[in-house]
Amino acid sequence: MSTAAPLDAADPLAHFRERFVGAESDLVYFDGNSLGRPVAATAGRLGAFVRDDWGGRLIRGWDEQWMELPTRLGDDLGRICLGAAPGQTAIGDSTTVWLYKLIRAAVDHVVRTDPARTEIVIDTDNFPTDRYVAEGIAAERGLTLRWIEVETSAGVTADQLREAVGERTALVVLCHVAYRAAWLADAPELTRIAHDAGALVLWDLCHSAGSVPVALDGWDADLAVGCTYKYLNGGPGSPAFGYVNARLQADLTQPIQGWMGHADPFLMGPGYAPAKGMRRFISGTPPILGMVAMQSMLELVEEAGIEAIRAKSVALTSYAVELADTTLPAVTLASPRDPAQRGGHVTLHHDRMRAVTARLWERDVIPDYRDPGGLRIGLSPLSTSFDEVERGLEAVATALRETS
Ligand SMILES: Cc1ncc(COP(=O)(O)O)c(C=O)c1O
Ligand SMILES: Nc1ccccc1C(=O)C[C@H](N)C(=O)O
Repeated sequence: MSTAAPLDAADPLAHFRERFVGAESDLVYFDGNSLGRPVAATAGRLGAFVRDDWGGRLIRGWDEQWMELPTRLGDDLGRICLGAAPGQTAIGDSTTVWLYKLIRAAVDHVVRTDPARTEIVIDTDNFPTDRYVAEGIAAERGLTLRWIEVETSAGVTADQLREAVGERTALVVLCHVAYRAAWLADAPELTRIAHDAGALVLWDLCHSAGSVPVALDGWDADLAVGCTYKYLNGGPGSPAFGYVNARLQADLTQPIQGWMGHADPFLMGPGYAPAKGMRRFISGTPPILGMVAMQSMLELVEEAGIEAIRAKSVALTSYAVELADTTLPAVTLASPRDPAQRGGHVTLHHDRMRAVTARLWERDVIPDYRDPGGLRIGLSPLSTSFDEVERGLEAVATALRETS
């Protein structure tokens, strides 16, 4: 007998599912944490953009609305998902490029004021691009990386961070939700520890934006980055966001000083002078077309409310854990059991999960696989039903049996 049906019947957000493309099919989608489904309204919105905004307004569109879109949409994202007051968030570039710009800006500023601060603290299980960018900047600026060793099923604890930071720390780079295990960091506490040591902190919010409530201003975070193609459903390669706390903006010099971050881009003058506020962190022409789809999702997130989305996310991941416990005895949970310490996905470990994932994809059950042995079940709260979780985990049990 289905245990999902009563959960779907009682779910106050269940009706949002029909507002996504493909939700009516039998496909089980467990990868909204890599690429969210399109919102149904997006097709019409893209068509209208091509016809009316781009096709109708042509170059006038820049003056009329596109120049301001990166910061206007950034403010919307800040209000709806990030706990960020206006003027601190902008959209554009990729997460990787934002990481480069903000890490460089931060370490250059700290080293200018205190040359003894020559270390960037980062954990071994941080997302590859974060580690690679930090490594490159350390080489470029003659800095050292101080690594916090983290198990692939865990995240950075307060004690570990306390031990790693000190008088030499310039910047701490952390993920709010770990991409492998979904470990949810205690962001206010870790931010406080970094600040007590005199360091700045940058939060990567890729796996939390749109799924787990974030309070950047409340945490007193310094910097943050994140992508919009996961829980913000902006589409493949949609532009990322960057956040710089207002108290720091005037002190930071970003390394890719292009004309769109200039105080007066159309002056086209001989030298660079940064714009005031968040605008100075923009480099080149903003990817306007790439910002269309995420607007549909931001409207849904605002309508549902991020706290209600988190409540459903906790219910979905708890249900997946319960089903794994009862129906998959050979599998171990690689994510925290306590939902308060878990983000929006669940990772199940078994040595055969790579083969299991390949078999599931052939059957229209789409999780993803992350080494070592992790089947990642991403549960995008507004587009995933409990029934989908139940059918998906039944398919995992079958695939595990078949691959034995
Ligand atoms: C935590 C984290 N940081 C960064 C990225 C990727 O950055 P980019 O969008 O630049 O590929 C991802 C996912 O792709 C991620 O999960
Ligand atoms: N951007 C992508 C492009 C292709 C395939 C996956 C991704 C992901 O986003 C992976 C994700 N960041 C992860 O946590 O593994």
